[in-house]
Amino acid sequence: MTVIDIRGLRKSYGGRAVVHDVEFSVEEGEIFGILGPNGAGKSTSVECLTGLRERDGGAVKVLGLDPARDRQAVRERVGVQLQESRLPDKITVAEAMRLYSSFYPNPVDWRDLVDRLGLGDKVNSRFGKLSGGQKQRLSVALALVGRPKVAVLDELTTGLDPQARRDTWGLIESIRDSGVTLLIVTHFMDEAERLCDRLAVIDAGQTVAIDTAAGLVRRSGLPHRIRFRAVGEQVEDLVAQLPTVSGVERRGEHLVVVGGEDSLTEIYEALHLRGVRVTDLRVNQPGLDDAFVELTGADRAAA
Ligand SMILES: Nc1ncnc2c1ncn2[C@@H]1O[C@H](COP(=O)(O)OP(=O)(O)OP(=O)(O)O)[C@@H](O)[C@H]1O
Repeated sequence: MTVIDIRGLRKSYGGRAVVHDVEFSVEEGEIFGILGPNGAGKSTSVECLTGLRERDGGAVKVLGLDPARDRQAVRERVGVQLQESRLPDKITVAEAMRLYSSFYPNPVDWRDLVDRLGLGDKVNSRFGKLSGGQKQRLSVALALVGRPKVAVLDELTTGLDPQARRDTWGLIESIRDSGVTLLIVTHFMDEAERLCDRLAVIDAGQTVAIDTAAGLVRRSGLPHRIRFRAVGEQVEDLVAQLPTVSGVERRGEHLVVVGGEDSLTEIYEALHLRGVRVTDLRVNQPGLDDAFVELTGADRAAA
């Protein structure tokens, strides 16, 4: 079942179009990621789909509802953790949880939730005294207290230390396992790769690609570099003739090959058939960060 469906989303601020063709759809039970450079329009898109901002155009459906028309119903069903927490410093964890619980018709037991999020011993602490990681976890708790079917988490792990980030990833997976569909905005490629079933890449106000992390890397068409030692006659020519190999260079006893994702298998099989041993093998394959730069032209913009 499709729980979020966005087509041709448009939004301008003061006559400047910052979102002009965002589209993606999210299926029930997915962890769906949104990637994009700063200012690409990710938060604006997310705010339009949660009913926090009014769109100028396009079609948006969340759980079959239109957030512009059915604002209250969307708010009751969609948990939102926004980039910056807007809680006053003096409010305690318990007070914040009680306040947010009162916004929803059927909230979960907030004490259980706070325990699950590792904040059980912080219920009487003031927001201003919590660490960055604790504030993040509280904002996730606030997004989940209304028993949402969909949770939207914007830059969930920004500012967290590596261990806290990993703990948060585990938490997100357990939230998904409890039946919540998750939409995550992130700048972290490792987070996107590890957590997200699929990703939309948004650049300059439009969706430029939707795929799995591996699919985005594949479609970027970036070369794989394979370096190895292979001693034997005509090894170089043999490797150069393989279908997916686009370049071969000899460096002493080593060959450096540029090719596609199947080149390694082709090289290995071809040389093995001729009894040539491949040793000292190193493979440098493109990652999601390379694909991201290629898809968004972030390298061209910086040049
Ligand atoms: N309320 C606003 N009024 C005017 N311009 C805005 C407003 N909110 C955002 N913008 C502008 O719209 C553009 C898109 O902003 P948005 O926050 O949606 O991008 P983003 O992809 O989430 O960026 P980041 O990764 O930096 O959070 C930016 O140029 C931003 O300056």
